[in-house]
Amino acid sequence: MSAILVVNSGSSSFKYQLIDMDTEQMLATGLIERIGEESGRSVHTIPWDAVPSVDRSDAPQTTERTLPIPDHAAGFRVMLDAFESHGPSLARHPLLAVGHRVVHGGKRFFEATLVNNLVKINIEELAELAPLHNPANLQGIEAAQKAFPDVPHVAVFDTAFHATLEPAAYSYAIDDKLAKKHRLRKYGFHGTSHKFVSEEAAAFLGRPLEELKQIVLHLGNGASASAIDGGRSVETSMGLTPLEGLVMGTRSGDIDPAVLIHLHRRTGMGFDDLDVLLNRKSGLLGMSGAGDMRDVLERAANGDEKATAAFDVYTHRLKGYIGNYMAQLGRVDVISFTAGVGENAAAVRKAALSGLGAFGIRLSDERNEERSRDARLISADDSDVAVLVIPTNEELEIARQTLALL
Ligand SMILES: Nc1ncnc2c1ncn2[C@@H]1O[C@H](COP(=O)(O)OP(=O)(O)O)[C@@H](O)[C@H]1O
Ligand SMILES: CC(=O)OP(=O)(O)O
Ligand SMILES: [Mg+2]
Repeated sequence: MSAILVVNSGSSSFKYQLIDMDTEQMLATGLIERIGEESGRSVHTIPWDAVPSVDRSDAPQTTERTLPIPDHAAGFRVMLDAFESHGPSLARHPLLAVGHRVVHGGKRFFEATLVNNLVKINIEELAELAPLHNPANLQGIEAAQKAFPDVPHVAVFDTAFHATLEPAAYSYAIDDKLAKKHRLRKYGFHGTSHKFVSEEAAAFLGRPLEELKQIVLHLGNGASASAIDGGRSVETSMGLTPLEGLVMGTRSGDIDPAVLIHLHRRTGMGFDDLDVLLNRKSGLLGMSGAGDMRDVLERAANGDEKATAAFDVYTHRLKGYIGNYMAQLGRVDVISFTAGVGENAAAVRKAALSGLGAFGIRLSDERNEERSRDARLISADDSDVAVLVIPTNEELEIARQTLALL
């Protein structure tokens, strides 16, 4: 058997999956979080269907540990310990490669790339444009290279899928020379997810990808929308950095840039303060005090007005992007919701699509409220547009692209 380990590093956490590439069966998945805090946490899960039935009685499905995890290298050791103590044994599943999610590939990387020193320098340079993400991605790569020095490491970029945007979609209406000199343009992110989900949606509908006009709404901690025509990304809501577009957990999304100038002049806030304000203290968190959509929904249900306002801004913005992308595509066949909020928050889906009957979009309340981990249709039978919930699997897509490169 030949397995690929996929690593998705965040600023204070990382997620991993071990995937058997003969069957695409996930053999283990885990999360190492609160890296650098007083106490960190690790969760290691082996799905039942990956355990031979004779071993099931003594194979604990999920194991959790609480311990200080000072940095990503320490986190890596915690992951290796989990494989050693709870399986599956990495000796029995020798690694073909390690696939890494890297958020910003700039204009250098439009496809999966074998990691070498030059690639690492480029990823580091691009950290300027993705300060929450690229440094963590690089730490993950270095820790993994130390642990697995003899296997190839492959970087799969969030920006790659959006390389098909036309100039009219990716250009900012600013001084052309400045834009060229500083490579200022829309790059777009979550591409691995937008690609995976759009392909799953076509498969779910049993229709060729080439003939579908799709809108994909990736609503996680970071959130982005994309318009996909025949499998090619033609518009997306994130920009030069993962700050533009939709309202997110802690990021503002779209805002009049003059707000920054005004705040600077009025309060003396500097650029670092403004960066922190927009990337870490805005969005749902800034508006309501809670950055997690579950908390926002709970507070709103208990009559908290700020939480209700945050929910309204979030879903109003989302609806605006849906309308925008319907116009850009000229028609839409399928709208897919994905990631933590998109897959789980029925209230968000309902609010974002409310009142769109005249455009052929009709949700079935009953289907929308159903709880399931599977891909499913949530539009009504008389809806012209198919509305789907499609669980994303960035790790599997990264593993596929890693394998394809080898
Ligand atoms: N049952 C749920 N209802 C509403 N929101 C949820 C639910 N489960 C998870 N979420 C939201 O999903 C978001 C995280 O999504 P996820 O895709 O895991 O993010 P990321 O991969 O960017 O860390 C959080 O804001 C969380 O509140
Ligand atoms: C690009 C981005 O915003 O990623 P995430 O949603 O993982 O923060
Ligand atoms: Mg995510």
